[in-house]
Amino acid sequence: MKIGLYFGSFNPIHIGHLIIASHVANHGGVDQVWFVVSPQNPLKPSALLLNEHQRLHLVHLSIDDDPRLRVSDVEFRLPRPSYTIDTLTYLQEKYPQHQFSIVMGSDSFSNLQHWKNYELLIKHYSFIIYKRPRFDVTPPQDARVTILDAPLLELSATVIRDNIKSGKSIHYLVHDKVREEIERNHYYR
Ligand SMILES: Nc1ncnc2c1ncn2[C@@H]1O[C@H](COP(=O)(O)OP(=O)(O)OP(=O)(O)O)[C@@H](O)[C@H]1O
Ligand SMILES: O=C(O)c1ccc[n+]([C@@H]2O[C@H](COP(=O)([O-])O)[C@@H](O)[C@H]2O)c1
Repeated sequence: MKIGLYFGSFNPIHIGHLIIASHVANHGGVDQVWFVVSPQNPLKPSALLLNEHQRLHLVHLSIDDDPRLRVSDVEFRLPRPSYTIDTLTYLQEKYPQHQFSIVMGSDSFSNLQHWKNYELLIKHYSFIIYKRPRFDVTPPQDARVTILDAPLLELSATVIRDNIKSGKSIHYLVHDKVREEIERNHYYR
């Protein structure tokens, strides 16, 4: 199968993430999109992170039983912080029958030179890039890149966390089941 891997902290997962995953599953030439929950992004502070098992559960709640979408906890068992090249090497060994592509926004792609072994990532894997405002995609010559015009939503997990902290609603910004779970457990207060 062709799998698009969508890496992130998902702290928490919001509808911006879900719109992208659904669009990639529909138009990105893959059979499935897997959300890969990173316990610790190498380029982000860990202080505000909800426990990774709780973040994973929120992703499960979001994707319901959509057969196009899956969630992976593979990085929970790998060294931290989570370097994407290491995760991909592991996944390719574990699932030799699958072909993996990396799903990312043009903002992240334009920052790729700061990632571990980024030349290897470009050499060995294809990319599905969705355009984000202010970031043009100019892939290196040897890169295998599909560029998508996905519907865009100016939303981030930071906005969700800030809303919760200041007592504002997160209705419509996350899946209802995610909102209920966050409220029941008093996450991000
Ligand atoms: N609204 C959005 N539309 C499209 N892509 C998004 C959106 N929000 C986040 N992404 C992308 O999804 C991936 C995973 O997101 P991540 O878990 O870092 O969430 P985030 O909303 O950017 O979080 P935070 O606000 O905590 O930094 C990243 O590549 C990020 O750029
Ligand atoms: O491998 C790296 O060097 C690397 C550097 C930055 C980010 N990543 C991964 O990219 C994913 C999304 O990161 P971000 O910063 O776009 O939210 C997250 O899962 C990180 O672990 C990976």
